[in-house]
Formats: sequence, C-alpha cells, structure tokens
Amino acid sequence: MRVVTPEEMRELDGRATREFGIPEEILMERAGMAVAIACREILGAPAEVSRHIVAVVGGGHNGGDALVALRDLVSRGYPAAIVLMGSEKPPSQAVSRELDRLARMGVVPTQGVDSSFRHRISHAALLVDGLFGTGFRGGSLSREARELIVAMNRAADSGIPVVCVDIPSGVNGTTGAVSDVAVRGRRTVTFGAPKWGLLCDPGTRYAGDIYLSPIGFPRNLRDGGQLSCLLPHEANELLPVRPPAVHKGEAGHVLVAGGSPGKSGSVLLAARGALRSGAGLVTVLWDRSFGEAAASLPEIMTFPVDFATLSPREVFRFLPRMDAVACGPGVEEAFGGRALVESLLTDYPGPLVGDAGVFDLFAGNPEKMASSRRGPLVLTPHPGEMGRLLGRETATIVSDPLGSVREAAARTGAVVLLKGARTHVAHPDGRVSINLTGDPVMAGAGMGDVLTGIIATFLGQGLAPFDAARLGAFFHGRAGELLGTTSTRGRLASELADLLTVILSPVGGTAHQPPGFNRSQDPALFWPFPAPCPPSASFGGRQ
Ligand SMILES: NC(=O)C1=CN([C@@H]2O[C@H](COP(=O)(O)OP(=O)(O)OC[C@H]3O[C@@H](n4cnc5c(N)ncnc54)[C@H](O)[C@@H]3O)[C@@H](O)[C@H]2O)[C@H](O)CC1
Ligand SMILES: [K+]
Repeated sequence: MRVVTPEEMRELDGRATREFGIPEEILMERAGMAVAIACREILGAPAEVSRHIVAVVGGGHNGGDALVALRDLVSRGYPAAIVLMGSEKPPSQAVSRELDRLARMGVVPTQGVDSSFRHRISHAALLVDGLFGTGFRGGSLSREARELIVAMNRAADSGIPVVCVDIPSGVNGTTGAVSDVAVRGRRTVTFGAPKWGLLCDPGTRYAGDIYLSPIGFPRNLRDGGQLSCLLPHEANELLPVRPPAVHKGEAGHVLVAGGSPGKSGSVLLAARGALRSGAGLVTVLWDRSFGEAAASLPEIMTFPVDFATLSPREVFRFLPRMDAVACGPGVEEAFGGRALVESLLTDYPGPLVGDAGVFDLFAGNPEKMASSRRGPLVLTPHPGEMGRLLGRETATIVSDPLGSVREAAARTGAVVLLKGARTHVAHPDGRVSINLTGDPVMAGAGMGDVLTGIIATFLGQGLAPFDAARLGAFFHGRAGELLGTTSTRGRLASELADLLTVILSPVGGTAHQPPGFNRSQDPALFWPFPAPCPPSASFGGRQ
C-alpha cells in the first residue's frame, strides 16, 4: 500500500480538487465522519455517555476535521465541548465555519489554556485530538500547545480514551520524530493514505490502533509514489504459489555460506530459516573446524570444506545447481571465509542475499560492491553494519533510517534491508517499503540469520530481490508476533524459524494471521491496519 509524506498528501489533496472536482469541504466532512465512527465505537450509545466528548483543536484543517466529528456526535445526542487553542494567526476558514455551525447547535468553545481547560480535559468521556495534523512542522511547541498535550496525556493515563485526527499532535508526519511532547492516542484515524511518520518510530508508538479511511480519494490518485508498506493481503498475494504436484527440486535449492569457529550456529539458523520457509533443498558449506553441530539439523546437506585453503573452483563446480545463495552469516573478519564470501559475491551470477561478513568486506566503500556484483543482490545490515558500510556513526543511521537505506541502495546497486523495530527495505531506484510486523521478543541472538535464510528461499523461488526482502521481513515479523503472544523474552531464533511453517501455511485461504489487527465494525469506512509494533524491538548483534 502506498504511504505518503505530508507534502505528497497535500499534493493529492490539491489534485482531488483540481482533477476530480472534489472540494476540500467534502474531504473534511468525510474525514470528520470517519473520526466520529471511531469515537462511537469506543463510547457506545449516547444514552450511556454522561460526560462530555471534548475536541481539543488548533486553527488548521486538522482542527476542522475534529469539529466536523464533534458536529456529527452532537447531532446524535452526545454531550460535547471544545477547547480551542489560541494562536497568533486567526483560525482557518474551515475552522471558523465549523465553529459557527457548532455554536448554532449550542456548543461554544473555551479559548485555550484558561482556568477551566484542565478540568474539562480531565473529566471528559473521550478526547478528540485535533491540534496539529500534517501541517505540523516539528520543532519546539508553543507553551499553550505543550500544556494542552500534557493535559491530554494525563487524561489518557487516567484511562480517558483519546482519538487522534490523522496523526497524534506533536508527531512529525515526515519522519515520525517527536521533538518535544506528543499526544498518546488510543486510536488514530488517518485519511487518504497512511503518513510515513505515522508508521515510523517513535511516532507510531503514540498512535495506538491505526485506522485508515479513504475519504473518497479516487483510487488512481492513491497509486504510485515511492513509499509503501506491505499489508497482509498483499503479502499473501506475493507469496510464491506451491503447485499441487511440486517436488523438492522445484521449490528452490539454497546454498548457505558463512560461519567461523564458534559461530557455526549462524549458518545453521540461516539454513533452518530457509527450510522452514519452504526451500526444497538446503546445502551448507561446512568448514571442518565447525565440528559435528550440523547433525542437529539432519535435513540439510553439508559440503565439507576447509575455508582457509578452499579454491573457488571447488565451490563453483556445483553452484549452477543452486537457485540462491545466503552468504556471510557468522563470518569473522580474520577467518578464511572472507575469501569465499568475496568470490561468491563477485562470481556467482544467481540471486544472493548478503549479511554480516559481507559488510566488513566493503566497509566504507559501498561502490565497490556495486562494481563487483553481477547478479541480483539483497543486503541485510543492522544499523551498526550499515554505519560501517557507509562509513558513518550508528547513531546517524538510526536518526535517519529512510535517508540511510536509500543512500545505501543507491551506492551499492543492491536492495538493502535495514533491520530494526521498523525494518526499511530500499530499492536502488528510490522505492522504500516499511515493515509493520514484529515483536520485541525478536530482540535476540540469531534472529537476523533466520531472516537471511527466509529471503534466500524467496529469491530461490523466483521472487525479485525487492519483493523477496520485504516479504521476508513481513513473515519473519509475523512469526515473531506469534512467538510474542505467549512470551515477552527468552525465545530462540530456532523457535521463530519453526513457527514460519504455521505463518506461511494457508488457513482458510489466507496465510495465518495472529491477533493484532484492528477490526472496525464498519468495514466500508475503515481499512484494517496492523497494530503498531510494541516499543524498542531491535535485532541482536554488534550495533
Ligand atoms: N487528504 C487529507 O488527508 C485531508 C486532510 N485534512 C486535514 O488537514 C490536516 C492538515 O491541515 P493543515 O491546515 O495543513 O495543518 P494542521 O491542521 O496540521 O495545522 C498546522 C498548524 O500548526 C502550525 N504549526 C506548524 N508547526 C508548528 C509548531 N511547531 N508549533 C506551533 N504551530 C505549528 C501551522 O502553521 C498550522 O497553522 C490534515 O492533517 C488532516 O487532518 C483535510 O481535512 C482534508 C483532507
Ligand atoms: K492530530
């Protein structure tokens, strides 16, 4: 699904009016109605609500949407009140119009931070957050805006539901950054297309359950763009089909090359990820120093070698039989596996997914990777590895994941998957997909190795690198969510791998979906959206 920046949303807004004759007022009416439905679903019937629904509004269109919602709720008999933020600028025409309509219905605003605002907010039945939307530019807040947001959060802490209009106020819609304070919503209703900042950390953690309402934007307006996320039905559609008469030779043969003394588990986990995601055959290049550990995974075939003296010709003899290569997990710089990794990257013309050891090989010189590699390539760095690849501090990567992953893809010529609680997948042509699945239980050893194996399987089954990477991230995260339903910590990467078979097997026609999806009782208005990822999941390894 397309995801937009606030700038792109404004452009779409303008085009809806210019090209389709849909005026702003209609869009605002639809947006307000969607918010009203979200409020009614939480509140129940008006007869059950004795305290006020309070709309906390700014002077922009976000405030206008909140007032339209309030008008609908008032017309149905809910008690309502308005807290209007004062500003140097007069309220927009739309806000003045809606205030006038509400005044005629008997609802008059109190202005900003007067003596009664805290009481009103803390005694509300529900709060509608319409202070700032996509017009919020970030940076410092006015004293008044800050006080209103803090009061709303206190109310939220005491159990009062907060419904955010479009995006929680204080969250930057372009980056997801929160520079000061932001509203902590129970639910956010976003319009037209999800905003990038609403799906990114940390903004996404303020949103609560996210609902999307199309509000009448023509479908072809919502197509295109470079930013996207993968929704469950899209992931299911991308999943390679398994014909009834398929045999193992047609389900992809994956070669896993990597490991070093003390890190042979990495290759086994990648192999397990490949097998559990449906690879027909998996062969592991097994250095003799790794010992007997391979016996723990009897389904794999091992090709015993000595990395230190291995000649590329020995390996390349059987490479034509492989459909994809997973290369680099567990490779230590000092170990002979480096030469192997280098020659696979350079000489293997089929699809290859590169992890761990691969980045050290090209540290500070991503262009060398672009010139060395002939075949399709997916790279799967965590922020530390990405930093070494681009010659930057890890903190720089973490503070700008979108810019970093785009730059890495452009400079390496590869599809780059930057791991994190919100994994980003970038194509060299500028497209970026954000992954919305995952769970903090995945912050542990070996989880990334399993992901490498999954992506290799999808590559070996014929998916394009961008699709293999975003689909791999999606199902890896889904398996993590399933693990997370029974534990918060201490689960093993091999356990996650073993759950892949459940996640990837159709149940009732679609791949299994664990709980965590928002369902509205009004499917015509809301598109279900994956629940936000719980805080602070990150991948193990040197960051
Ligand atoms: N297609 C849609 O998605 C539609 C969205 N709508 C709603 O419109 C808002 C965007 O409205 P806009 O008037 O452009 O901006 P805001 O309401 O977000 O108001 C911003 C307001 O705040 C000022 N400001 C910006 N940064 C700061 C700051 N750091 N401190 C203080 N003040 C700041 C800025 O100058 C503006 O005055 C969108 O989110 C939707 O809710 C439409 O209703 C229809 C379609
Ligand atoms: K808002």
